[in-house]
Amino acid sequence: MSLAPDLGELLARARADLRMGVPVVLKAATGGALVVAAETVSAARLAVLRALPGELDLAITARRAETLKARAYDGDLARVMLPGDAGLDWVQSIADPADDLAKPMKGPLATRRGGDTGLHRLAITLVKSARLLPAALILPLDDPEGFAQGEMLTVVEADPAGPYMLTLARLDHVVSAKVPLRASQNARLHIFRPEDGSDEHYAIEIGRPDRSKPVLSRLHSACFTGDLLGSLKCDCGPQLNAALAQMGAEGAGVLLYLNQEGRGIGLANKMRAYALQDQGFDTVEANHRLGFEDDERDFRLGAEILRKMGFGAVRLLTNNPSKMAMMERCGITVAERVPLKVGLNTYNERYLATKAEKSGHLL
Ligand SMILES: Nc1nc2c(ncn2[C@@H]2O[C@H](COP(=O)(O)OP(=O)(O)OP(=O)(O)O)[C@@H](O)[C@H]2O)c(=O)[nH]1
Ligand SMILES: [Zn+2]
Repeated sequence: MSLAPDLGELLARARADLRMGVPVVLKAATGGALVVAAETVSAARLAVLRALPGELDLAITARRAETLKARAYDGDLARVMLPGDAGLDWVQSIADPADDLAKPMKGPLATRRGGDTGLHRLAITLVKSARLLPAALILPLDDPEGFAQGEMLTVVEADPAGPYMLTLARLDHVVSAKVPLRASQNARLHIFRPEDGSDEHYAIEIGRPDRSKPVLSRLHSACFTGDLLGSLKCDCGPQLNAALAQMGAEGAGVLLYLNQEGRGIGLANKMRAYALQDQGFDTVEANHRLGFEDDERDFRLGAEILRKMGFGAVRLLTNNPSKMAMMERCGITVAERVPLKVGLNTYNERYLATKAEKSGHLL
């Protein structure tokens, strides 16, 4: 046993580096690549990258490429070649759709075809998991380890990192304690901590639900604006309160509060999506223009927490049929769907209609 960080710990380090604008090194079977997030790279570091030998590309998702009218030859991603005079403004304008409408002429963008794209795909997965815009500058390296050592950069082994990032990290139950709530004085808050250094998730247990029967349950995704600020743009706050109230009234239930803000894209990106909605795009279009899928949440998390708490079956408070399907796929029986229709107002009418039309939510 050594004291050195393992793969999961190195990936957590890499996420922290990328959030600060520090490059990380991906090491492949032969060669490797230098990666830095388009959102956080500084002008000074970009200038250093540009001076290094090799072809510097900006990897973006096919979703973002579609908006930019750039050819995506690599399926789910595109490798945009940097024009000779491209500076930080150019990089940011490709990554960030904020000014797409104000300055529509970015192209024509030349994209690369052929060759291996495994490291580009991993780079996008990494910046997404760091809750940054899904765009990364990437430069091939012949001697990744030597380069990383010289610059004191984090090195991640690419081959095992891909599959590792697809598996759900182990969750540890850290602690629980009583927290009397307005909805029920008999409530207990549990804290779950993923082993991979990502965000903690919470479970609020109301009463002492019978583990042998389907439990009244809600998988609530964090919404800072709706849950805490009382934003009228969504229905999250009223849904949270109504779910707890129903569990209080029945005397038993479990509400999972999953830190998957903005359907998994993070609060900063959700605010970018809101800014695009102010320009007239709907909630799904806004996610796509940013380069994300409609829903980037990992529902295996919720299933795993329920299992850890001893629950195998739920009466699920939701209007989202794909949430039920996901639970079933993850081995949790959904004995019943309990509708949760609260909080409709003039500001969220269109949002809820879009979710019904495009994401299959039940009205
Ligand atoms: N990306 C993005 N996320 C949003 C937006 N509005 C709300 N959210 C997030 O969406 C999540 C809630 O998901 P919803 O789609 O409202 O509901 P659901 O969880 O799929 O389904 P229900 O169980 O019926 O509530 C929270 O994480 C919110 O932060 C938006 O316009 N864009
Ligand atoms: Zn919300």
